[in-house]
Amino acid sequence: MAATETFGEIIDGDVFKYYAHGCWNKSSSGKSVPIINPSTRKPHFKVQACTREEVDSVMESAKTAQKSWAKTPLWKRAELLHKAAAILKEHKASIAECLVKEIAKPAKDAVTEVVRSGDLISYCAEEGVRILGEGKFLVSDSFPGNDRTKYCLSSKIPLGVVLAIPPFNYPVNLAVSKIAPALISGNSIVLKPPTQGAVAALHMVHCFHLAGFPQGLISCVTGKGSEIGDFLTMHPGVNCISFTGGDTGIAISKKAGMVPLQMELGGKDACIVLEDADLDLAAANMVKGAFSYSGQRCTAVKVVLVMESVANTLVKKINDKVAKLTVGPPENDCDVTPVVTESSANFIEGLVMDAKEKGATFCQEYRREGNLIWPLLLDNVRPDMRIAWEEPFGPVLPVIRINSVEEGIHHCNASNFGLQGCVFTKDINKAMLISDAMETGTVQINSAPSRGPDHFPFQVKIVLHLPSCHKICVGCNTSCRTPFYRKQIQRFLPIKKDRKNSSFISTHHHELMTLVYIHIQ
Ligand SMILES: NC(=O)C1=CN([C@@H]2O[C@H](COP(=O)(O)OP(=O)(O)OC[C@H]3O[C@@H](n4cnc5c(N)ncnc54)[C@H](OP(=O)(O)O)[C@@H]3O)[C@@H](O)[C@H]2O)C=CC1
Ligand SMILES: O=C(O)[C@H](O)COP(=O)(O)O
Repeated sequence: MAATETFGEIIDGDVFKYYAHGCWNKSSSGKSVPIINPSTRKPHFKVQACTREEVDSVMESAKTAQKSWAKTPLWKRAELLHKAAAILKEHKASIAECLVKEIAKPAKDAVTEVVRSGDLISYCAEEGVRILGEGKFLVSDSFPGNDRTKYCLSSKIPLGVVLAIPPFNYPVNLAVSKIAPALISGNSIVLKPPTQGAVAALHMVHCFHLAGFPQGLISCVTGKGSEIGDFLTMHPGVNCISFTGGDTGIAISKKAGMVPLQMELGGKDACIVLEDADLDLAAANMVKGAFSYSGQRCTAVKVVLVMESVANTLVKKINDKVAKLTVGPPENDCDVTPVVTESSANFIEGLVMDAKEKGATFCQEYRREGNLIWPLLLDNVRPDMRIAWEEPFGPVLPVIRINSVEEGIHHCNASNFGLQGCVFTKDINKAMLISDAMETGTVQINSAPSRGPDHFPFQVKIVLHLPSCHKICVGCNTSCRTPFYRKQIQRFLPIKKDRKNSSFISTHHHELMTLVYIHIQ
């Protein structure tokens, strides 16, 4: 059991409690939800199955607590966040242990997730005091037909109760990336953690509890998304939903009603490799990008589009590196570990078998034991194969051979998941033109897709990787392509293509605070 002395109060017998009204509680349902260890496929932890009445009560507390929190001085809010960050980092080992057991995250990566989360909390606190400390002053005569007869003062105000729903693959980091910006800007938080990853999230919430946040401001309700999810997302007490995950996000957007939505959904991150690319660099990035955490990252490389003339060489280089990957339990810090659930492994297998039937070239023999799938490179993948379009969220990398750059761009843009993409070439002019043509939230030049560092905007950017390892981030999400505007449009117009450019629905985490303005005249 992961509960050390510090975390003793968060567990009752063998069931972890849920967090509400500033303390740890048992659900009146008397029911629990098992969390299956992906490696052993046996129940490892249990969490409370919260009831609707408990959700109602949490929403009520969150509403009350938010009112006074919004009046708490910014510097005090920041101080508490810094404290929570320090406590979280102090307990990185216990929390990482949960991640290893619940989601089979390799041990080192699990520690990194916690540390990175602590840093992100502190960063949000620091940024928050600056961004929220500023307002705007407008005069009326800058608009045609007006004299200087009106003044407008605007500042940012909180939304109210933010419902945060992160996915299993970063249950701590993608929770704090919602919690910290929401709290610094004066909102309260109701967290519904993913079932796989819930115990790590509860430990993280305890760090906020220990930091001394006011009662009711932060709550964490547990239970299966399929059971309490709709009740939460359609709850009238919710003023904003910040969601990261898969298709569930689309369903939520149709049900949620008139609340701002912050959606980070799937990705079929395409990697275009040109003839002049540094193929060693490309291969190294493909392997890291596609197989780290067994491909269970929204930013994992999910399809390689390589020019035919260099395809054989690139495939060989990738294969040589795949052969060196370690496969096994997360405790041993293996590169490839069991995928999160049996159904996930079955889904991945379905994609692999479809590719086999349709004639893809298997560079390795397909091998699976339980939830553990060995890394697999599929060459000569064609557009009629499911793997060309669907997101395996597993250690399988399809390679499509292309005869022109346009063909690669066309495939990338025809995808429903335009989260990130990358291009490998030594020609910076071509790189910029291709980046511009790729309809993805982010394009990395000469590097695999990735989210971090966590203060970079997560969309509408080009990240240029210089040979000296410097990174340059070009662009930011203040343009009219930002989800802030798109989201407004999506709230009132029919969505034409549900999943097209799903990343554009996503937003830079810190923008949560800029959604509402008040105008005093
Ligand atoms: N764009 C981005 O930034 C990222 C996107 N992702 C995407 O997430 C997916 C993998 O994550 P995964 O956790 O499997 O995604 P899911 O969409 O299955 O689940 C995400 C969260 O939604 C909850 N949930 C399930 N049903 C409902 C419901 N009806 N109402 C409300 N919440 C519900 C889940 O809870 P429970 O676990 O209890 O079912 C979980 O907390 C991939 O598609 C990946 O690309 C992942 C990371 C980042
Ligand atoms: O959840 C994900 O998959 C992430 O947002 C990707 O983050 P990473 O690129 O840092 O792994």
